[in-house]
Amino acid sequence: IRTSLRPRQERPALQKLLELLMPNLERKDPRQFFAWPVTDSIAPNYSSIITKPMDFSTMKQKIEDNQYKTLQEFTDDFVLMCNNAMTYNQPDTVYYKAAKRLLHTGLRNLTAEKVRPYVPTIS
Ligand SMILES: COc1ccc(Br)cc1-c1nc(N)nc2[nH]cnc12
Repeated sequence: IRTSLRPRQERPALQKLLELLMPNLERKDPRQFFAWPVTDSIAPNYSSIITKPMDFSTMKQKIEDNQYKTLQEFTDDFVLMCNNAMTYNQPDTVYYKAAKRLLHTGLRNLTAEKVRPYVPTIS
């Protein structure tokens, strides 16, 4: 039918968008350093140094629980996760380097034109 008559394409809810974005971000962490919470046995004193831990499994749970109301909140957790690794680990470690790379490549995805519409414009 004429496109002008077709009802406006239903925008997927933010939740569906985030579920679509997650695999793209997780693929950037092939060694799965960010798949699960960091434990003190893996990283000594981690829980006393990092006050707000974050990882992909927690982010996925928050998506399922519909806890993200904006793309910015989701992006903030992603940035927090990467910054935690760059806070606890020294710059010459694989973890620091993986986090730095994940942060930059991941942010490019999150700010790409195709997801911008979900960032409410300042009214
Ligand atoms: C879940 O974390 C890990 C899992 C397996 C292995 Br090997 C290392 C980590 C890990 N280790 C350190 N020091 N800092 C991190 N920041 C994010 N991951 C890590």
